[in-house]
Amino acid sequence: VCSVSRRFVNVQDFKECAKDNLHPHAYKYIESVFTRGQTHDENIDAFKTFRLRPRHLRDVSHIDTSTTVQGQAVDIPIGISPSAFHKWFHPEGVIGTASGAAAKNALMILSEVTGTPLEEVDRAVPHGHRWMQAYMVKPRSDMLRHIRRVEAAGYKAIVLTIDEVALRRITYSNFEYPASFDYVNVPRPVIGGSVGDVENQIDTVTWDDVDWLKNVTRLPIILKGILTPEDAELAVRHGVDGVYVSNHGGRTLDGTTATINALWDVVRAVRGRCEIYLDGGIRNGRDVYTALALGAQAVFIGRPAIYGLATNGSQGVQDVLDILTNELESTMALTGVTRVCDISPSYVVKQSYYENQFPSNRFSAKFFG
Ligand SMILES: Cc1cc2nc3c(=O)[nH]c(=O)nc-3n(C[C@H](O)[C@H](O)[C@H](O)COP(=O)(O)O)c2cc1C
Ligand SMILES: CCCCCCC(=O)C(=O)O
Repeated sequence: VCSVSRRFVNVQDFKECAKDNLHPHAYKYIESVFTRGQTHDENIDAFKTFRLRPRHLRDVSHIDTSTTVQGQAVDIPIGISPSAFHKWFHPEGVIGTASGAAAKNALMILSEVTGTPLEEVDRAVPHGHRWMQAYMVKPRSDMLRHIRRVEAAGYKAIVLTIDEVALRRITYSNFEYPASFDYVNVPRPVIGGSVGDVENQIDTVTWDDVDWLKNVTRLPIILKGILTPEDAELAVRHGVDGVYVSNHGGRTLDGTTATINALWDVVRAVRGRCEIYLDGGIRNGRDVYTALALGAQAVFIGRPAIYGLATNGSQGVQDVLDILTNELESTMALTGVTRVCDISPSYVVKQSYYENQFPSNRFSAKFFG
């Protein structure tokens, strides 16, 4: 079992500790990907194809990582993606994750597939910024009752997951879900149920449902799982408040592009008409910086937050956020940017840009060879 007294310097350290601490089934579930896992790997690797363009000789003695998300002030542009079964990873469960996020004044999205009632999370961590993730459930009367519950508990936005249509991806990797779990935050709660009890509730979701949601609640609606400029344009036309670029960490459809590669097209389609967020493959502060430079208002972390939780509960989540924040601050200072809103596309470029600048091999052989 991993010792929390050892020194943790990056997200990978937390991943290794989480692996040591967790039951193999739980770790396998966290790491699971759809089919070959190409999208999962590319989410991480694509960040490495960008290069920074530092600007020097500026006063960077004070770095400010604060920003706003849907009008809420947060200290860092890094939030926690919704993820399921936190009680399986640490006894503190989602309350640990929520208090780790709140300690950093960061945003957390609570997954519907969690074992602590959403009201209890709010009572235990009243000062946290929280949005609620939701799947579309039919009949709509059940969905409406659920939305009212989320509103009453003070959640500040609904994040509709759109990339798990009728859970068509259930055949991904051979892991096992917990045999019995209290699914207390789904529209039709099930105590001591199996995952099938939840899968049965999740319906296919259409633009018509998005219109319906926009009509029945004043909470901002954010669509999680957008990957194309076409859907981003439609999202804006349907009045959504946020477009969340995500491929579910490569756990749903394998073969889509990395989220960081999809971001720029989405940003150009949205043209500032709503906020854009991104998750998938963020493993250090430079990745955060790259996504912000390309137009994300904030980024979210899925597995890294779970590694923190599994390592040391709430403190582990806070530590992961601290490491990412320190790395972001250093990247900002060393590229000459002091505020999050000033991180612009001019600070990043694809590595291929530099390769294209060089003379051809024949030319270089002649002159430098
Ligand atoms: C263990 C696990 C459980 C997840 N559960 C949910 C969920 O309940 N709802 C959801 O919308 N996304 C879920 N996701 C996807 C994350 O919200 C997020 O999109 C993804 O993890 C981001 O990629 P990253 O892990 O590389 O940061 C889950 C991801 C993981 C790893
Ligand atoms: C319907 C229960 C399945 C939980 C799925 C959680 C999830 O999205 C994941 O990626 O895992």
